[in-house]
Amino acid sequence: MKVLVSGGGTGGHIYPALALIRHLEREENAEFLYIGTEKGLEASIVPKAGVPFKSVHITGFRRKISFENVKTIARFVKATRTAKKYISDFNPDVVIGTGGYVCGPVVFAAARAGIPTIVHEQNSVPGLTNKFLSKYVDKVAVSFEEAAQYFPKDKVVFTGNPRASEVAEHKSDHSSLAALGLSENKPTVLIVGGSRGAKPINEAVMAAFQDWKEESFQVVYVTGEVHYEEIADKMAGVSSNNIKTVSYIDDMPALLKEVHLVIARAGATTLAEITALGLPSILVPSPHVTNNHQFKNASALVDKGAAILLEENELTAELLTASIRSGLDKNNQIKMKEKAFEAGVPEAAALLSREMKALKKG
Ligand SMILES: CC(=O)N[C@H]1[C@@H](OP(=O)(O)OP(=O)(O)OC[C@H]2O[C@@H](n3ccc(=O)[nH]c3=O)[C@H](O)[C@@H]2O)O[C@H](CO)[C@@H](O)[C@@H]1O
Repeated sequence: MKVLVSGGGTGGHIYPALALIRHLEREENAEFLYIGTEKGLEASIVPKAGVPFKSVHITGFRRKISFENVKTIARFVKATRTAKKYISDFNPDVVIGTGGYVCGPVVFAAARAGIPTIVHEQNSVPGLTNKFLSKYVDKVAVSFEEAAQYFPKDKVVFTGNPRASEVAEHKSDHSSLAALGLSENKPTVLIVGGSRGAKPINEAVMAAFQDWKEESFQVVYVTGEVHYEEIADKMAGVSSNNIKTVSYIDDMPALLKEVHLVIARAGATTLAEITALGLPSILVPSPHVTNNHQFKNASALVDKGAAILLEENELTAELLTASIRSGLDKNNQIKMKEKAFEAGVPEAAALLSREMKALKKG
């Protein structure tokens, strides 16, 4: 089977695509082409993963009326033409878009060319691109039941997020904490602000970390690439052997198997990962995303008792430390683990691959 994949901008759209590719590779002799933009994270992550990569130039629409939108329309038309050429050269059996504006022209061009198409929506409230594409594609795969209402009824299928399968199936040698210079026996908290880092979470950690020296827990703190230098400067000279600060984690599935609590934004792919493993979490949704979708993603877990919600505007050092203690509390751990696990969809990759194969045959 020849599969063309498109999606990107941030990790939340890229890792599900790569997880699906790895799953399909194991199932059969498949061939892949990935189309992204030069500027998105996919331009470095995808080639590193050994997947053939091509790019188109496209930007996202602004919600407010602006001249930039006129330029975006022109870019869309040009990117559709470029995508059409890639599609006719590669001749895929099926095309999948995993979100982010890059998949707009790519999936649109494929649908117009009569190739079977599917989009994968990770969030509980869909983004603009997937909503637009849902008119043209054959199927829409959703990861939250709540997302189904926004798409044509006859096209929606529930699959979950394939990154959940990758994380659940990952064979860990339990060496991530040791490689970071941390103990393998202490309660461990991972703090991560999505694939690009989150300033408000970083600020709260900066205000709190000196108080953590006497705590029994240890922390893996991921700042995000763009914030790392500034934070490393601020932390320099403060000795603490129970916090390890890094800019990015390349092998997140391996690390997740060794932590006990995750403090994170409520990006949908992060949530798919932590629920696949039944990991307790404290979620700080970003209020700066389309339709407040991270709050709705988080609520789906918080309402089930699988996670604790911390709103960005109430985030202080004291509350962060208190939430960590509460998240690591034995009884809370047992309850949250069970509920998180119930919300997970570790079979997602197989469900999505089945939909794609059915499209190919149809
Ligand atoms: C600001 C914004 O628009 N964020 C969106 C973006 O978030 P973002 O890209 O941050 O997405 P997620 O939190 O869903 O996923 C992050 C992914 O990056 C990986 N990772 C992260 C940090 C790291 O050091 N190493 C690493 O590998 C995680 O394991 C995960 O696979 O896409 C998500 C999925 O559509 C949306 O829900 C988010 O709202």
